[in-house]
Amino acid sequence: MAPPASPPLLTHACSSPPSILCSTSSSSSKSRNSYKVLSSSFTSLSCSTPILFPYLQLSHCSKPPVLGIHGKLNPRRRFSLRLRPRLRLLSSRLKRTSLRDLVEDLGVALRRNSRIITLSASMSAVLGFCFLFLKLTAVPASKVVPYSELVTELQSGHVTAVMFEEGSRRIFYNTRGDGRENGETVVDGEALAMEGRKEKEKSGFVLKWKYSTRKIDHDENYLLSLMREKGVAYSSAPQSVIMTLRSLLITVISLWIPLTPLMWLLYRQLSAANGPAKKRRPSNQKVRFDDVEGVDAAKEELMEIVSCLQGSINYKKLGAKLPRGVLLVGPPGTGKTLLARSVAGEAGVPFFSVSASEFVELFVGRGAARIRDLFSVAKKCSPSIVFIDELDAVGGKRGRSFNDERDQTLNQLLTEMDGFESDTKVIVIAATNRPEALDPALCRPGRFSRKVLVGEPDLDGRKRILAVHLRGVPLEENPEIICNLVASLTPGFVGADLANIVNEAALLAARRGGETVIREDVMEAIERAKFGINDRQFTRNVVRKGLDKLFPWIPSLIKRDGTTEDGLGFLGYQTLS
Ligand SMILES: Nc1ncnc2c1ncn2[C@@H]1O[C@H](COP(=O)(O)OP(=O)(O)OP(=O)(O)O)[C@@H](O)[C@H]1O
Repeated sequence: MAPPASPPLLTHACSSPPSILCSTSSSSSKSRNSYKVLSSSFTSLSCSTPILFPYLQLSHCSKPPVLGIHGKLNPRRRFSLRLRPRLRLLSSRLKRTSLRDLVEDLGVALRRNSRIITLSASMSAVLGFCFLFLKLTAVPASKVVPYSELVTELQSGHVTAVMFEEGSRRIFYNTRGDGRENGETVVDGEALAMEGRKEKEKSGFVLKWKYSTRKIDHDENYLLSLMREKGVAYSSAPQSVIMTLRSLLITVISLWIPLTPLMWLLYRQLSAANGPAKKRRPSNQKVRFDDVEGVDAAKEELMEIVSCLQGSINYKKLGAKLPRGVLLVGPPGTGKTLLARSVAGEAGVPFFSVSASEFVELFVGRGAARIRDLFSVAKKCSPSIVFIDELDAVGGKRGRSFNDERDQTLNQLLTEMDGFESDTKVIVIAATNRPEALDPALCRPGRFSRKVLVGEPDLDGRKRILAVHLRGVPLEENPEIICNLVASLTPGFVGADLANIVNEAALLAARRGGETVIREDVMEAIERAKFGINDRQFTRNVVRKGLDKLFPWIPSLIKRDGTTEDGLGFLGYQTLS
């Protein structure tokens, strides 16, 4: 017999690397075909320069290579648990961590989660106690039989004693043959009790009644007459206290276990609303009027309120009242929130800032309770300012939907704003982008009587807003020149957009590794703000440049006006001009 040929060494004679055919098709026939091509191409390879595929390990492999996912060649993977390196890693980790560290970590974790641990421990204790109680009071249950069997046994005279359980429909009974299995003749309840005692010795419990069945309505008279006729001893007894407790416990547990997730959700909702972490605390604002620019009219209106709060305008002398609410209306990003903050910062009073969506709750009455809570704290800290952002979330017209909770929240807000006494210095500032969606009751005099429009800034406004945001940014050029340049290029931009441009320019400069922000950074930031990131403008020039690179012979065919020698456009279309 010829000796077996040694497996061919995988070599390659061509200058280019061997192309491995991949089959991405899921069809088995296709992958089988590609597998054939692969194996044939691999076996037929023979060349002078060997190219070894260490990752394939094919040179010593007599078996065909295995196709993996996407038809790529994979090494044949041997299943191994790699236990040795894993154990080595585990032992090295165990060596690094000392027992003391472990104990300390455990202590920290216990301290951190003390509430959860206490709760789980008490829950486990209660459940354990219930389980123990059920286990201790468990008695072997009587065999449940149909009612007809009781009647048959009575008629045949086998029944020795019957007991009616009070307060339930159950009937227990014993029959004459019950004791015969043990070689005794049990003829009555007492004998059966004796047998029960024996069983107790065996199992620890007394089985007093062997059979039980459910009573059938309106059949009691027949049953009683049958028992009297056959001379059967019958009685009635209340359910034992332990059994009553047992059934009560089982009912409670079987009800509460499915209800626990719901109760947990409810608890979380309520605790989120009432928890001490959520208690309102005023914040001290550092924003000043100097930080808000381009909204002069709105600023003036609010400055007056600040003067009233500080007492520099004696409005009471002329019988005037402090406005209770100021509604800031305007497009997004124009600085409404910033203005409200600056009012608090200037007046130096506690500032309570909330978003109206915080009052949107799942449970009816929770949103109203939160409003009540907020205003009671604000009144305690008076003089103070309450700022409600996005007022339309709760201040929408009432009766438009079936959302009773939202209507109740709004009613509470209206009541709270009415309830300020004339000398309570609590001012409610609200902001909205959709004043038309608000309930008319909110905007009536006495509530949000003052409506301040915070509009888009004009050229001068944009310059001043830019100056505010460029304050802390190192610029290569004069900030004024940059402000003028950017403001002229950004008509329709609001304060938030301008703040974003400045920030983007600084980020671009940082990416470049520059020390200062240069004009190019600012221009690119404007481009990004206007057209988005990487949004290249496909102008005619850009297209032409791209085509020039790809097809250098095209320009010779195209005239300056973009038409070809034969009057066609450079892509072969006839131009209409
Ligand atoms: N007039 C402005 N002067 C200076 N900075 C401004 C001005 N307007 C907006 N900004 C900048 O834009 C950011 C966002 O503004 P703000 O949150 O006050 O807008 P808004 O009108 O309340 O928007 P929204 O209606 O979406 O809540 C501010 O933190 C500030 O940096």
